[in-house]
Amino acid sequence: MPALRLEGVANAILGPLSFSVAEGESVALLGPSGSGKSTLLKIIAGLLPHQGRVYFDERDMSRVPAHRRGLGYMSQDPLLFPHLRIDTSLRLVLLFDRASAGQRGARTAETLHLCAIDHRADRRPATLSGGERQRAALARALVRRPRLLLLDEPFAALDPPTRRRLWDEVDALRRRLGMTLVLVTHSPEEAARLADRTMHLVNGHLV
Ligand SMILES: Nc1ncnc2c1ncn2[C@@H]1O[C@H](COP(=O)(O)OP(=O)(O)OP(=O)(O)O)[C@@H](O)[C@H]1O
Repeated sequence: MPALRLEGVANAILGPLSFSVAEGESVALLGPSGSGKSTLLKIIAGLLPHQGRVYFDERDMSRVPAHRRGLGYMSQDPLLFPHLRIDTSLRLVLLFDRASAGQRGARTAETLHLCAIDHRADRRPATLSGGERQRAALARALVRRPRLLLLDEPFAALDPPTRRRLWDEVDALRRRLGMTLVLVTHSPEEAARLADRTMHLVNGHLV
């Protein structure tokens, strides 16, 4: 049973697209700027209206709102709650998942450490650098240990050593937890490092 399946998904920019991603598989989405990669990720996340169907584990999610899809999503502009500390943002995700206070604290600390942003836990997003904000947003996408993880150019603002270290961390975590990953990237090296398979989007169509 595929972890993710799209059937005739289309909007003004995309498709119709039909494809499956197996449980635990990692897929990189490549393609020129403006080809619809971010749009496709937003549709899977439940953030854009569309035609066709999106299934998680063969369950039709098309009418399920984003916050009830249980996935991890990091957008291209790493949006974080502007008025909240970074650690509070992560705890809030776990509160939606009804985790206990103890679990919320422990999981938040562990994930901030994993993404090398624990030293900024008490900051608000506006006071972080672009790369720090990206690591904080990645931590927020990972904190619930989602079965399906959607990442939109998650490492673009990082220096090469940090990027390579985070590739290793994310890849290890994904394999350990059996997460399914859809990753948008412009880097063939990143795709080769993190993905089992690549898909190319051109003008809203898979080629
Ligand atoms: N809110 C919007 N309203 C109108 N058009 C939009 C909107 N968002 C995106 N588009 C258009 O949809 C197309 C696909 O955009 P999308 O962001 O999905 O591309 P992308 O492949 O992720 O590009 P990049 O690699 O530059 O991030 C573009 O032509 C863009 O201008």
